[in-house]
Amino acid sequence: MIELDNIHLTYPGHPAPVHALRGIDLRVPAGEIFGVIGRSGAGKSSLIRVINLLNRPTQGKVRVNGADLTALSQTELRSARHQVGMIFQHFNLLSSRTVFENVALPLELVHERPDVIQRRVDELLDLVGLYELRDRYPAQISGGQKQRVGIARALANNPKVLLCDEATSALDPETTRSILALLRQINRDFGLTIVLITHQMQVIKQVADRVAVIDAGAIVEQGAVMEVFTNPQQTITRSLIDEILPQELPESVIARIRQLMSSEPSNQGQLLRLAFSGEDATKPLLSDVIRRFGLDINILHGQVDDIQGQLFGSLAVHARGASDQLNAAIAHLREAGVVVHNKELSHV
Ligand SMILES: Nc1ncnc2c1ncn2[C@@H]1O[C@H](COP(=O)(O)OP(=O)(O)OP(=O)(O)O)[C@@H](O)[C@H]1O
Repeated sequence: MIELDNIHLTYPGHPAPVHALRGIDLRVPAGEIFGVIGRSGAGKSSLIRVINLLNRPTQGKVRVNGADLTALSQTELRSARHQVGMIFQHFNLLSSRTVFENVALPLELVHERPDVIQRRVDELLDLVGLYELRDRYPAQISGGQKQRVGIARALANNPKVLLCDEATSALDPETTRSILALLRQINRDFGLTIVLITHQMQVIKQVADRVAVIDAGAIVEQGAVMEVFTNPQQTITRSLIDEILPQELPESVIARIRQLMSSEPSNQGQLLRLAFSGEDATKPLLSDVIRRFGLDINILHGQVDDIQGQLFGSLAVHARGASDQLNAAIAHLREAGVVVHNKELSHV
């Protein structure tokens, strides 16, 4: 559905040009919710605006639904853009127009008949739960309601793709949840492909099917959300996940490990960090390895969370036993789909 090939984007700037995107390759299949996450200045906004050519890349190709947008004339591009709706962090509503008139605007711009506009806007306002507020002005509604107007307006021309530029960053957590639930509903009901950019892992965790991590203008890691959460490869990804699911051991646990080391220096064993997902999170894997491999396992720290209805858990355990048995247990856990990172206790 969306294909970006070797996208580079350079802004003219003083004293030097800014190379904001550096060779981005992305594939977003139809019907997917694809999240791009990164820190401030990483290039997220630059990237999302390339997808509808609000930013024209300095180099590279942008294909949406098979059409190479970079090769279209201005008129062709205007019509291709109807397939791509967009919502914004600060909603971008016209303050002098009512809720109804804001949603009607894209239909007026393509000269739809007034009766068609009336019907379509009523339908959209119903979809986003704002029918009752159709005569209010933006100043008379809440942030979450404004974003609902933004969503209705973005859907007016029946796009195939919806781009969300930090769409929930100005909203509180509760309102964020309800907007993300609405996006998920639209994605399911209409098969709409959604690309969203965010700096919050919470948003990715709640709604995205797949995620790409952008850092200094390049995609450094991507994959299914559960896969990236259970086995992040890059430091930046770990630190972003850490904000909602701490990956670092708390100080109290490290103190406990030091205490174990000083009390039993001869049999230190290993510190195992285990990440489970889906069904694995509920299987009695630990009691199984204790039995099979005769290990002594002491749980130091753990947490279980939910990623879009799938369980996700992480555990830090202190494992002691014969070293061949310990290695066999680690291999067994890995075979069962658990991501295992192990360290000698003395190296913690
Ligand atoms: N119009 C512009 N002219 C010059 N430089 C720009 C322009 N827009 C963005 N940049 C620079 O490009 C880089 C990427 O910016 P971009 O806004 O895409 O990042 P971002 O990840 O969306 O950041 P944020 O989360 O803070 O909005 C930054 O170094 C930024 O300063």
